[in-house]
Amino acid sequence: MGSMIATIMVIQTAVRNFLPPWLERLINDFFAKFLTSLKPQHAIIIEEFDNGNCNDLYDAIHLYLSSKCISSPKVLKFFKHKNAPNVTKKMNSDQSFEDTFKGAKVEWSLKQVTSGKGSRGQESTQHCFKLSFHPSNKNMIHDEYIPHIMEASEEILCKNRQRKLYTNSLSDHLGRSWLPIPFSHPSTFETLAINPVLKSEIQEDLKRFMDRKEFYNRVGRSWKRGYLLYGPPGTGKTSLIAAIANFLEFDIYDLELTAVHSNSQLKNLLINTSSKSVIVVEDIDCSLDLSGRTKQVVNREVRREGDPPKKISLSTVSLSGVLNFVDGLWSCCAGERLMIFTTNHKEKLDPALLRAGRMDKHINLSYCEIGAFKILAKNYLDIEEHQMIKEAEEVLPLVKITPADIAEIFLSCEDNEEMGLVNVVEEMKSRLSKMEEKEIVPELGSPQSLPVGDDEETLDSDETLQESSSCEQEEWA
Ligand SMILES: Nc1ncnc2c1ncn2[C@@H]1O[C@H](COP(=O)(O)OP(=O)(O)OP(=O)(O)O)[C@@H](O)[C@H]1O
Repeated sequence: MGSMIATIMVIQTAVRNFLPPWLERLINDFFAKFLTSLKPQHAIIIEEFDNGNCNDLYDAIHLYLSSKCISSPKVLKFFKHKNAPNVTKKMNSDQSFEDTFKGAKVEWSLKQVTSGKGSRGQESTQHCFKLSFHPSNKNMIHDEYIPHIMEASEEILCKNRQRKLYTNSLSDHLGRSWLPIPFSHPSTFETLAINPVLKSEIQEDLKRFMDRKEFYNRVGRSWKRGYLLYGPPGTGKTSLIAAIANFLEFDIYDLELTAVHSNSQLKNLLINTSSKSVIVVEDIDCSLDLSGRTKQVVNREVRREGDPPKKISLSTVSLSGVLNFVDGLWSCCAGERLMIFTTNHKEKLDPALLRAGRMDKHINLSYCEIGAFKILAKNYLDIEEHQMIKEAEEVLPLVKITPADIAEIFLSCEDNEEMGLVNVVEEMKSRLSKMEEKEIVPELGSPQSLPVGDDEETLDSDETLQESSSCEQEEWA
């Protein structure tokens, strides 16, 4: 026995010292294969492509193993896609990795295989995973382990996902329906200066929407929700959209209706959106003439407040096309989706577009009131209590000033916070005295009541909330 062990050790040392590493690996592989051939094993092969089509399961396994096998194989591949947040790590070919699932041991190996000749006669190669396991675990592997890998890979994808903003206005030249751009807008519900009651109502509504997949199925509705954001320019409609997308961690599809040529192109765009997305149509009243269901629009001149007029392109998109886009049969072709339309003039929109089921929630973003003012002062100046805030509280209900106007003044006084407050109050007082000169003084005491005479909405925040909830009742009725 002693001499046998001594001989083995001498041979082992000789092998280590004199054999080149590649020959040593070959011998090790041979013995490993010999030993595995003694064990009864079942195997599943997962190829990278099937008839030229990508295999989703192969990609899922790649992701799953990347997250697990980092410490095991000797050689790993590292790479980073353009704009991807993290480095991706992958197993190199001709290596194996052991995993354990519910007490059962399985072995994964990655191989490169030749899969026949390509169209030009050259040999095409592809990778494949081989999963080996004991025959007694066959059912568990098929019914539980593989679904477990799919689920785990989806979770990893969600974690590593770089959210995207898709636009259709630049995509035409590239022959694609949507052009994706990495999306990272800093607006959140914390930075958003709107009435705090309205803010938490919107957050609650979004949470409820996300949690109600079963409910939507049960009542036979597609899992989507429509918001109409309306109010004067600079009151935070775009900021709210970004905050919602950040809150839900959804992608945004920014639909430029003037770049859509026909109802069928509109349908095509809708089909090419994915689930977990917010579809946005900004300034819907400026995009198209939506006054008649089948009316088509040809080279209409459009003008948005503050912007120079622009000619829109030849388009045959009609109101009925847009209505179908919002809640036609095609609108339920993907999972959860939020559609948000914005306008400065709600009264110009066709009632058909506004009804519950299409625009489930109407959100009025009006001029700045004290709750929103305090949020701006806190965010921009880091001031929560100040005599000037009390003064602002008195003047605010009497003037029309947008959060954008206030933010701009605060921004210009970055180094002198108090000066920011003083300047804003001065600006408000000067607006007030101009209004008094014109003898247009609104009623005192109502925080968001506005001077009469303009065609803007005069809903105060309570009315906004009431309106939202009556919309809800209509919806559930
Ligand atoms: N409610 C708000 N809270 C925080 N910031 C705001 C708010 N409203 C406006 N702002 C600031 O003003 C700028 C313009 O706001 P935003 O684009 O969201 O307004 P809007 O209502 O969408 O305007 P428009 O109708 O002209 O598109 C933003 O960059 C943001 O910094």
